[in-house]
Amino acid sequence: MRDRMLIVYAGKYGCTEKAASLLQSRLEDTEVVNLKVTAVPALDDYDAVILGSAIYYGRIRKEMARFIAQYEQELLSKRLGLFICAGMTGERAEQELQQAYPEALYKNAVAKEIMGDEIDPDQLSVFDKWVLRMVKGKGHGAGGGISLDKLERFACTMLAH
Ligand SMILES: Cc1cc2nc3c(=O)[nH]c(=O)nc-3n(C[C@H](O)[C@H](O)[C@H](O)COP(=O)(O)O)c2cc1C
Repeated sequence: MRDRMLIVYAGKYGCTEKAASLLQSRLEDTEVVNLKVTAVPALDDYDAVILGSAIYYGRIRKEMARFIAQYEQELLSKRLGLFICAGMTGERAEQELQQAYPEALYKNAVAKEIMGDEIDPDQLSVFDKWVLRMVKGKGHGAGGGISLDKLERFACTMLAH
């Protein structure tokens, strides 16, 4: 029997939600939980857990930070995948990924990925639009999109371990 997986995510404008749902479609028997709206089911029921968060001001969302603070020990006993959705790319994004989650979880994770970013500028508050422009530079408001290659690789790694 295939392992049961849980994807737990936290985002603000929909990119992380989309990445979580695309991942779910590539993994069998996988549930998805949005930390903003749903209570987390008992982790005992899952063999593998994937954590995904958007990065704002260099950090994961506070709902994710709270979740991790509560369940870090349990998470260490799972097959773990970590991803972020972030406007940064290259080395800066790698650094963000490394610093996003506690070191013990990062070291324990079998799959780690920066999935990219995708945001509808029309949805953003004036302030968030301004900050995003600082983060990404003018003209990159909508983001480069979720990388399906990275997403597929992440899903394969989760299934292979
Ligand atoms: C106000 C604001 C702050 C952001 N700060 C960062 C940041 O510090 N680093 C980064 O890589 N991306 C940053 N981003 C980009 C988001 O991480 C990216 O757009 C992501 O896809 C948003 O995911 P969500 O739609 O799930 O909220 C920021 C975006 C906004 C709107």
